[in-house]
Amino acid sequence: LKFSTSPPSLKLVTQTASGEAPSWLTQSPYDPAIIYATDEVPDGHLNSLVLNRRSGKLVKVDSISTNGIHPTHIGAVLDGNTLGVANYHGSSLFTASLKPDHLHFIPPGHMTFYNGSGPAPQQVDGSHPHQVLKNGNEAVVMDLGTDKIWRMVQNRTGDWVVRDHIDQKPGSGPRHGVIVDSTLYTLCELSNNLTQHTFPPLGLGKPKLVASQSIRPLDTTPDAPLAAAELLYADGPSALLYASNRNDPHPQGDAITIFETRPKLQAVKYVRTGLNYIRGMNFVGPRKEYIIAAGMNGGGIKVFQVVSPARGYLSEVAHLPNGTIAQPSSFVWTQWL
Ligand SMILES: O=C1O[C@H](COP(=O)(O)O)[C@@H](O)[C@H](O)[C@H]1O
Repeated sequence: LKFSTSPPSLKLVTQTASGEAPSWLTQSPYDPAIIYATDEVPDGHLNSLVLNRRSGKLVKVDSISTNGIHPTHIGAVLDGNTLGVANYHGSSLFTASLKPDHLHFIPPGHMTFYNGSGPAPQQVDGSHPHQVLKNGNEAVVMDLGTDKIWRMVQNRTGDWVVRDHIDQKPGSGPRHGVIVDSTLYTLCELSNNLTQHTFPPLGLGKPKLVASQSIRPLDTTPDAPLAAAELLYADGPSALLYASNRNDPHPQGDAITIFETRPKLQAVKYVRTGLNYIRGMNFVGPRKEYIIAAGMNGGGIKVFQVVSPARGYLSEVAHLPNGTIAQPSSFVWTQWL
């Protein structure tokens, strides 16, 4: 897609095949034109692609099995040239290092398996890692199935081992998080809560729960089966968190709940998007001036400009109609030359 700012517009440029059912995209920290994609299917794979900035064409380069079922997320860990993949139905973390070109995987990679389960129907069959975050040399894994956040380090033989963990409320389903200095914010899919923990370096004390807030819009029917999805953080004079939701029966579609983080975590706005079943949501622009989000089940793809609280925090500026792209599920942005 090409997003232009003046006047704001969103256009389909080209489509490229990337394995099967690609559901999460991550950019190389070395080169934003290098993109990694999961195949969220029973025979999970991790793919690398490279963007030609002049033509806008994407070319698939390499692929490696994640040895797991339905990989949902990729996080660049360690020096950024190792990728951690959450095998949601494989109860495992898969890690693979890349060759110096950041495009070719070094097979076969490493596996770590998690035990346990949770009380919710989606959790009783076991661990469901959903996201892998980098925290220095540590990999932080959100496990929606066991209600745990695993803190992992690599040992001398290259295997990833659990050093510590955080317990979330049983049945809450921690899904995605962001780490800001020594604070961890976690979005729990099943309870629709956003939690805040202190997050000291490993070995320097246990994380402590500071706050837990619902992201559920006040005008959503109380029994609606909402499922929290994505969490974004933008620093600035008022540091904000954007938490997206899915399955909202409200006539104006799913909402993005906006939180101020200072002086304390507090929901300040529910922005109705007109999108149905938001999974993918990300910042656009070098200073996070825009947010792109899509409804997998309707509403198309929209770009919202970040505006002042007085103007409602987010203002829709561009729209790609529903059906232009089938089931849009993840976004990354890079500058067009
Ligand atoms: O079956 C399920 O899978 C998803 C993972 O789906 P995704 O949209 O995040 O790719 C999970 O989050 C959901 O709770 C579960 O029922």
